[in-house]
This record gives sequence, structure tokens and C-alpha cells, in this order.
Amino acid sequence: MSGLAIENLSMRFDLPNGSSVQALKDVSLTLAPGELMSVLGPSGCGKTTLLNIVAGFLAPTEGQIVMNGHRVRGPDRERGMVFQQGALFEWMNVRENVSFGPRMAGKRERDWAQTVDHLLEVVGLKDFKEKAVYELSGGMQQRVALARCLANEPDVILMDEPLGALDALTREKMQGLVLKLWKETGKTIILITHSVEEALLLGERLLVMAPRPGRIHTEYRLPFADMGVNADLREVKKHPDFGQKREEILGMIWDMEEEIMGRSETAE
Ligand SMILES: Nc1ncnc2c1ncn2[C@@H]1O[C@H](COP(=O)(O)OP(=O)(O)OP(=O)(O)O)[C@@H](O)[C@H]1O
Repeated sequence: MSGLAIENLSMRFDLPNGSSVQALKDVSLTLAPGELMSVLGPSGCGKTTLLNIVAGFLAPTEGQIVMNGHRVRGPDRERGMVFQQGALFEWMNVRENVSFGPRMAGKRERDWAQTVDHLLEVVGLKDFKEKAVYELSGGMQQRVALARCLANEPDVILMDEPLGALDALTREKMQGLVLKLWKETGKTIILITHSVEEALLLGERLLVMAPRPGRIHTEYRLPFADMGVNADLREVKKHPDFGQKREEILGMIWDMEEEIMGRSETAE
């Protein structure tokens, strides 16, 4: 079976003081190839833990990840990761960063050059390929990170707050780029964000998680990502359903935060 299945996933972290944290409890969902899902939820609800387990960086206490019919047992090129800070190699220029994966896989330049140059063009960095990482703005560095991830030809791209460190205008441009890459490459994408607007704009599926223990609270199927592929994102945000969903989800997360605050005040 192709696609990604998250099956009955639970994760408990045992702490040195003998207590433990139930970061995830019985999380299950499946993603068909090419689906784009955003994940939202209050701090500590297990978003990053979930992504790290899908990436294969962490082994769950219970449950499993099944990717294209086989069980995930560790990191693999089929699942690429993009972090909040690009995690680029400072000592390599842009093209060297983007071609890192294929070069490490032992491919010769003539086998990767065309793909890498095409990716640099798609992310708008064709004229910057010889530049050093430190010469780039934050937005440009995230473009390099996206291109470097795509150069590995993953089936799934996992993004942990990839646009969180960018200024508002750059962030908006990058949201458009994420949608463009999604449509052009047909990759399956899971994107964690703390921004309700971003989750609405970029998620054809939007997962709201709840904390303590981390679990799925509500899932939406939304039209806005598809709309945003061909339209100005600002126009999409003016859609009456967009505003209505934003208020609904903000209220939902607000209530969760209130509950957490209430619980910790009672505990004091
Ligand atoms: N390595 C670890 N050891 C112990 N506890 C951990 C570890 N990693 C995560 N946790 C705990 O698991 C819970 C979920 O953490 P996680 O980072 O996945 O949440 P998150 O939703 O991504 O939070 P944020 O939005 O703040 O990034 C939290 O209570 C966190 O403190």
C-alpha cells in the first residue's frame, strides 16, 4: 500500500526523577500520496514528537509508522525534514548545500546537476548558487533548505515550523512557495505551525492536537490550499469561510490553553 500510515502511536518519556510524560496517546491517521496536512495545537501537545517519530529519529513506545507498506525503523531519504532554522552547512555554498544528498549517495555530478539546477530555479535562487550561506537572508536560507530536501527525492516532506523565524512579508511569500512546490512535485507534506492562518492556508487537511496526553482533537478538510495554488493568498484569506474557520480554531486552542492554565494553577 502506498502512502503513510500512523498506527496507534503512543510515546512516553521517562524522566530522571522517576516520573514520565505521555507526549502522545493512541494517535492514528493515514496520508495518501500527495496530501498536504498542517498540524496545529498548543505548546506541548506532541507535534514535534509526532514528526520526529515519522522521521524515524525517535522510536515510539507503542504503535508504528508504515510507509509505502513497510515499517519505519529509522531515518531514510524517503522522508525528508525541513527545520525552523535551515540547518544548512555553513562551509558550503548554496549549490553544494542543495546537492549534498545526491553527492553523499555517491551520484556523479552529471546525474544530479540538472535536478539541482532546476530546483534552484524553482525556489528562486538560480543567481545565488555560488553564494555562501551567511550571505543569504533568512528567507533565502529556508529556500535552500527546501531545495536541499527535495534534491533527495523524498516521498514525504516533514516540516517543523519551517517559516516560524521569518518576518511577516517573507513568510507570506514562502507560504506561496510551499503551495507551488506541493503542486509541482506532488509530494506528501506534513507541516507543523503555530500560526492558525498558516495552518488554514497550507493544509488541505488540518489536524488540531490537544495536550496531556498529546492526541488528535479535530481534523478538518479545507479548500484554501487548493485555492491558494492559483490565487493571491491575501484574497484567499478574505474568503468568508476562512475567517469563520480561523475564529473557530482560535477559540478551540484558546480553550485548551485556558484548561492547561487552570490545571497548573490548581496543581500549585
Ligand atoms: N526528550 C524528551 N524528554 C522528556 N520529555 C520530552 C522530550 N521531548 C518532548 N518531551 C515532552 O513531551 C511533550 C510534547 O513535546 P513536543 O515538543 O512534542 O510538543 P510540541 O507540541 O511540539 O510543543 P511546541 O509547540 O512547544 O514545540 C512535552 O510535554 C515535552 O516536554
